[in-house]
Amino acid sequence: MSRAAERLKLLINHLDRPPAVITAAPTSVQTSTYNHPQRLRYTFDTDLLTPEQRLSYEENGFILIKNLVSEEDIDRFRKEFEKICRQEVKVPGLVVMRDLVIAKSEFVADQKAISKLQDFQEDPELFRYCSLPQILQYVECFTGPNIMAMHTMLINKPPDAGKKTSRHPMHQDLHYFPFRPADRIVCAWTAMEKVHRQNGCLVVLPGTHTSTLQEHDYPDWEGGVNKMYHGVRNYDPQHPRVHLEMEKGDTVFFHPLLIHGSGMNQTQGFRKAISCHYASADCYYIDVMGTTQENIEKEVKDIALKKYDMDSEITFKDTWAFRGRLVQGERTSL
Ligand SMILES: CC(C)CC(=O)SCCNC(=O)CCNC(=O)[C@H](O)C(C)(C)COP(=O)(O)OP(=O)(O)OC[C@H]1O[C@@H](n2cnc3c(N)ncnc32)[C@H](O)[C@@H]1OP(=O)(O)O
Ligand SMILES: Nc1ncnc2c1ncn2[C@@H]1O[C@H](COP(=O)(O)OP(=O)(O)OP(=O)(O)O)[C@@H](O)[C@H]1O
Ligand SMILES: O=C(O)CCC(=O)C(=O)O
Ligand SMILES: [Fe+2]
Ligand SMILES: [Mg+2]
Repeated sequence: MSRAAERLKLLINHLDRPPAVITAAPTSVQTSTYNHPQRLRYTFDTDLLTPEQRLSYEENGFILIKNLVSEEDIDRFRKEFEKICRQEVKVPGLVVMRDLVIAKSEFVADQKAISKLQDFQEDPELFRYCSLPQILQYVECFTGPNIMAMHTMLINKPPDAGKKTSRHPMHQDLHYFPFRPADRIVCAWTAMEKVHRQNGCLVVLPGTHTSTLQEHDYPDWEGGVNKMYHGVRNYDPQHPRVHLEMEKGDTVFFHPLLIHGSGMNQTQGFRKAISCHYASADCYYIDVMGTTQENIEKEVKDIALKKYDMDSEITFKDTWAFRGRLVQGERTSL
């Protein structure tokens, strides 16, 4: 047994909790390439994570790696974002979101009006983020070797206009995804500048990744809620929270069932982050009919019908299969 494996065994024996339940998955999804002790359900041993880091992800559902993306790379992403805002480049399939307050006002939209870009997989410069080797090395610990980049975002959280619409309600990202298993999906989220409580850093509820997918809906907020910003319906404000304050280049990897959100941006600056949701290419699509995800499926379909100008045959699954891009290994299923 290697030193790391020995250390891991020791640490596991000191945990005062029952072993995690291993959920059954189709055999195609079980990855036997790595050392995968039965008690560790969420991570693989690729010789990258220390035993402590693995156990921390197993218990908390997230892991923060400091200084993972270089200043140069982040400055390049920022420049590309600004070009997109100035409409100097046109990116097929890109979704440009404006904050509710701006979208519904007379305010003449300039580049500062953009609160989020989604689906930048056709922009080579931004998509470079999703293929950074140091990110993929970590991603592999959660997904295994065949890796798809399924969902991309650059979030430009605006200064709050006074209605608290810059908040992102507490949610589980899995609500948006019609593929499984959840444990083979991970989000990488990199701070493009210092993020802290004042400008609306991520807020996570540690350990909630061990729960199931909850019902989501629009929270009942006085100032309104941005399109598709669903929140966990019975959000418990008493659950212990962690505010993830991060420096430029720091990256958090988190499980798609981890309940998280972000607070109001109370500064005058735009808080920027870039992120990608990865999944094992061995994952499989599910039909969400009759599940709690039916409400989001309907909203996505309505928007996709307009965006792609296609007939009503488009499925929730199709909207994901179009956008997914292989970044490592083989495109086996998704
Ligand atoms: C894990 C991950 C997926 C979690 C998340 O990211 S949760 C958030 C997911 N968000 C999304 O997928 C993006 C959703 N947004 C979009 O697709 C777009 O921004 C749209 C809402 C369709 C707006 O597109 P756009 O090209 O700006 O179209 P229009 O200017 O013609 O606006 C169409 C109608 O939408 C309204 N609108 C635009 N932005 C927002 C907003 N932020 N909140 C609420 N309503 C909004 C706009 O006022 C207009 O409404 P009407 O004038 O038709 O009543
Ligand atoms: N009723 C609610 N339902 C769902 N999510 C909520 C609700 N109220 C607050 N949140 C979420 O809780 C998180 C923290 O929000 P908020 O900015 O209010 O507090 P904070 O940043 O933790 O504390 P403070 O602003 O006092 O420093 C955000 O993700 C926010 O969207
Ligand atoms: O950057 C943020 O505010 C978090 C966004 C988020 O959690 C999401 O879009 O799923
Ligand atoms: Fe999220
Ligand atoms: Mg706050």
